[in-house]
Amino acid sequence: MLQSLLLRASNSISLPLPNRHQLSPSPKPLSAWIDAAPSAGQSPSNYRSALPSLRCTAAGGGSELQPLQNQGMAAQDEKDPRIARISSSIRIIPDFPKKGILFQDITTLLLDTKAFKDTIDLFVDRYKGKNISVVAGIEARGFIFGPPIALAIGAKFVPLRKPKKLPGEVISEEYSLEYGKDVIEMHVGAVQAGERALVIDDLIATGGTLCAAIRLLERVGVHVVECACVIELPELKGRERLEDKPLFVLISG
Ligand SMILES: O=P(O)(O)OC[C@H]1O[C@H](OP(=O)(O)OP(=O)(O)O)[C@H](O)[C@@H]1O
Ligand SMILES: Nc1ncnc2[nH]cnc12
Repeated sequence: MLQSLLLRASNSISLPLPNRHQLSPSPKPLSAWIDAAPSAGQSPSNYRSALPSLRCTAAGGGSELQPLQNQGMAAQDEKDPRIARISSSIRIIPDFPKKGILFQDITTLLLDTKAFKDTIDLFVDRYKGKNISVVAGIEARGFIFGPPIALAIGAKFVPLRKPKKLPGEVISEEYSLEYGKDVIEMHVGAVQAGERALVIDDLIATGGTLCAAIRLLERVGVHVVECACVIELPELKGRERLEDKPLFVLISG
């Protein structure tokens, strides 16, 4: 089993490292990015290991969704082989966008059609039939996972964007990074008071981005049922910053 998982990881498609000069620098402070050393069992080809730290979790005092152990769905089992495949399809790029950072690159997950579909299916299994009318995706990588989930559960997709990207009237929410601030925006009229929303992003680190998204939606009377991410970096304690707002992640560590 160990061998087959490692084999799968090391056989994953290996792309050339991106040219960082083609990418705009992130406003995020260095400390907001994980810079932990690769874990034991880390794939030699820079992919996440399928073995350590696999968790499929939802936590938060206010969760109205069923606890995972009572859902009776294999998809929510931490031994679900889909989770291992998703984990091992995520590439880790050291020193991107800055030295010392281990960048969790979900673009390689998107190249693995099974891993990508399994990722969407796991979220859809959790949220279908939960009377969610809004999937709010956070720029940029929440725009990848949010729309297929929204279509599958019969919800609308609402983009939460970086400043000055949305053409219509917007409401904005500022949030603090360790050294500085950032803003996300939403179109006025995209959601109505009383709607039930899921907030989706690829990753939670410090939790500042998700907190701002929650505030933005709650300011206009939307009930945020849960936040969902593919990856959680627990060292950065973003889950604590969400306080009792439920957070569901496929991979933690
Ligand atoms: O939990 P936090 O500390 O707030 O960090 C998480 C956010 O950081 C990344 O986005 P980034 O800000 O790099 O923007 P991008 O997706 O547009 O590159 C990630 O996709 C999350 O949105
Ligand atoms: N280590 C990391 N990899 C990818 N996106 C991130 N956003 C914050 N930290 C990140």
